[in-house]
Amino acid sequence: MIELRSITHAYGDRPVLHDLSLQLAERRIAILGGNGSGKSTLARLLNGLIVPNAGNVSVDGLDTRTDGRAVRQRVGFVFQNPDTQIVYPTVEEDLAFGLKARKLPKPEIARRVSVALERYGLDSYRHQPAHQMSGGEKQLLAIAGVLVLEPAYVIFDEPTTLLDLRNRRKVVELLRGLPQTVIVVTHDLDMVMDFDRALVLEDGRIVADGPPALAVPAYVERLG
Ligand SMILES: Nc1ncnc2c1ncn2[C@@H]1O[C@H](COP(=O)(O)OP(=O)(O)OP(=O)(O)O)[C@@H](O)[C@H]1O
Repeated sequence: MIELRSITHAYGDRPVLHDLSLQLAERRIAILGGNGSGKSTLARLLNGLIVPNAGNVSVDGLDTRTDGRAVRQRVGFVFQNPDTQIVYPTVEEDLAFGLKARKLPKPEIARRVSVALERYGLDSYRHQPAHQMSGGEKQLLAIAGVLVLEPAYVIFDEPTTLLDLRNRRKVVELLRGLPQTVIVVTHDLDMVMDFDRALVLEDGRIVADGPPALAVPAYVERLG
């Protein structure tokens, strides 16, 4: 479980999150809210990319402030822009990169890369330079690059924003099939209607929290 205790966060003198306390245990959780409401900041706190000014975030009892490395191994993070995430020239090398960094045995790396290439429909791109892929293909590669590390939790920051309808559907189905706890920051309300829980942020405060059937209409109403 991911737990936030009395989190407050500011960038310089601009407060962004105000005294948030949450327990995140459901399998699929959406984080909704208007632009600038603090969604990405909240998401980044969950795997220790950002450490809060005050309060604590823990993942299965590991504190992001003191056990950042162990937390990041447990919590994968998929950035909105796949170019932030893709590091290696070819698709195959990119998928192997994180596994090599974890010093997994070579046969295990080869096995996981092959499974990922097939599972995420990237097999025909295996030897292709990643920078030549389309935005949607890169997004799938970036997602695959995180999932190949088999994190227990996966955070997605606006995973469908850059995608056309077909790739959006692919990502939606991929998310649906993941066994992990998945936390998704998004403006794509349709995608989250079958999630277990939706949190709505407004000016750094939670203003709705519950099943999407209740939280999403509350959000739409507040947006006016
Ligand atoms: N690194 C930073 N330095 C200074 N201010 C920042 C930084 N990151 C975010 N902010 C500010 O904090 C506020 C919340 O930003 P955040 O990215 O968390 O919002 P968001 O809800 O994800 O927005 P969006 O839907 O537009 O992506 C915004 O006013 C933003 O300008």
